[in-house]
Amino acid sequence: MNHTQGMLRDDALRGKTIIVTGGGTGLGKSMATYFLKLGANVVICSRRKDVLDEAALDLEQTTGGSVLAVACDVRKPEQIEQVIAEAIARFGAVHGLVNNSAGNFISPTERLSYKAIDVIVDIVLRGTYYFTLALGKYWIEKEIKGTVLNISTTYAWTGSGWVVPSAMAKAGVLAMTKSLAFEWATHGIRLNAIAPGPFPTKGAWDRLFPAELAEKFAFENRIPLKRVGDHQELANLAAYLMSDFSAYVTGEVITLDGGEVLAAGQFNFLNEVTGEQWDTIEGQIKNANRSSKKES
Ligand SMILES: CCCCCCC/C=C/C(=O)SCCNC(=O)CCNC(=O)[C@H](O)C(C)(C)COP(=O)(O)OP(=O)(O)OC[C@H]1O[C@@H](n2cnc3c(N)ncnc32)[C@H](O)[C@@H]1OP(=O)(O)O
Ligand SMILES: NC(=O)C1=CN([C@@H]2O[C@H](COP(=O)(O)OP(=O)(O)OC[C@H]3O[C@@H](n4cnc5c(N)ncnc54)[C@H](OP(=O)(O)O)[C@@H]3O)[C@@H](O)[C@H]2O)C=CC1
Repeated sequence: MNHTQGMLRDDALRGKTIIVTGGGTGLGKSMATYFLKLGANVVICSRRKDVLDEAALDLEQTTGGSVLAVACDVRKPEQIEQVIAEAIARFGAVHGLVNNSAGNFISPTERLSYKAIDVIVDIVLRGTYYFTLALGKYWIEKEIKGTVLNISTTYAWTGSGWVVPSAMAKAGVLAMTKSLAFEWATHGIRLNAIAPGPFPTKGAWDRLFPAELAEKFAFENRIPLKRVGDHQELANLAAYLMSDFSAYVTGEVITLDGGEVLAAGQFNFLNEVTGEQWDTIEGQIKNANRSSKKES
């Protein structure tokens, strides 16, 4: 057994229909793959229908599951309602939503136009609350105990320069996750979030980690566990949170980042100290202890 293997038992998601926004690429496609392997019906949606159709074919061929691909810009409520209507028409009901669609790019904030900020915030925050609201209304009316999983980031709470629109939007998504988890618990609706560290995808790497930077900053040096994430690791956690095995978990944000977010620890610079230096330091501290005992 290792971290690149599926974790849940066969059929863990059988009978569920799950919508994955941005499910035609990157992490969305990896989550969709594992949900299908576990027996779920999956609906993938995003703006580019050609990308979705190709992904749907590939997903069905590799998993044998049922996939519906619907073009949808998550900034448009009427398109979201169309996805939900088509999903219900095809599979009878919808039980889960993964808000995974995002837009992002690195830039000094003072270089951004108003539109550049709007485009990121609208995809990430507006898209997430539009989709969640549309499904929440349907679930409450039909008395379905639906589950929402939001894909966030660790800088939603640490903050981060050079991705300010994304940080603002992802922070709003976390506030919604916790707030609605309480409010809709009465309907049996659960909301959780995952904050991933670096998981290589073309979408993220092209816009956040272009070649110029990749040569200078290796993740292996920054991440305590010395590697990037494997997509199956994220899919495992996502499948658990979408399954009934996590029925008592709501309003939670789970970090999956090899310890990257812990880098702010005040004494973490001691990582550089060698064993020999520790011998000297230990001696110095013990001397200081002895001196203070004599003085007292
Ligand atoms: C590598 C480590 C990972 C660590 C964790 C990171 C956590 C988060 C990760 C992610 O979110 S990864 C997801 C990445 N995937 C995507 O972004 C996919 C979808 N994105 C897109 O389709 C596009 O990037 C976009 C967001 C829609 C922007 O594309 P485009 O420029 O074509 O859109 P427009 O609507 O035409 O323009 C909007 C506006 O933005 C300005 N702009 C675009 N790029 C830049 C830039 N690099 N610097 C400054 N401004 C930029 C563009 O000029 C437009 O503004 P105006 O000029 O019209 O005012
Ligand atoms: N990869 C990483 O290291 C990390 C990723 N994340 C998060 O993981 C998620 C997936 O990212 P990743 O797989 O890396 O990147 P991708 O670029 O592969 O995924 C983004 C998806 O969002 C879709 N999308 C963008 N705009 C819209 C829109 N207006 N309406 C509907 N769909 C849209 C894109 O499809 P289309 O262009 O067809 O619309 C694409 O499928 C994101 O939420 C991201 O913030 C968080 C931390 C780290």
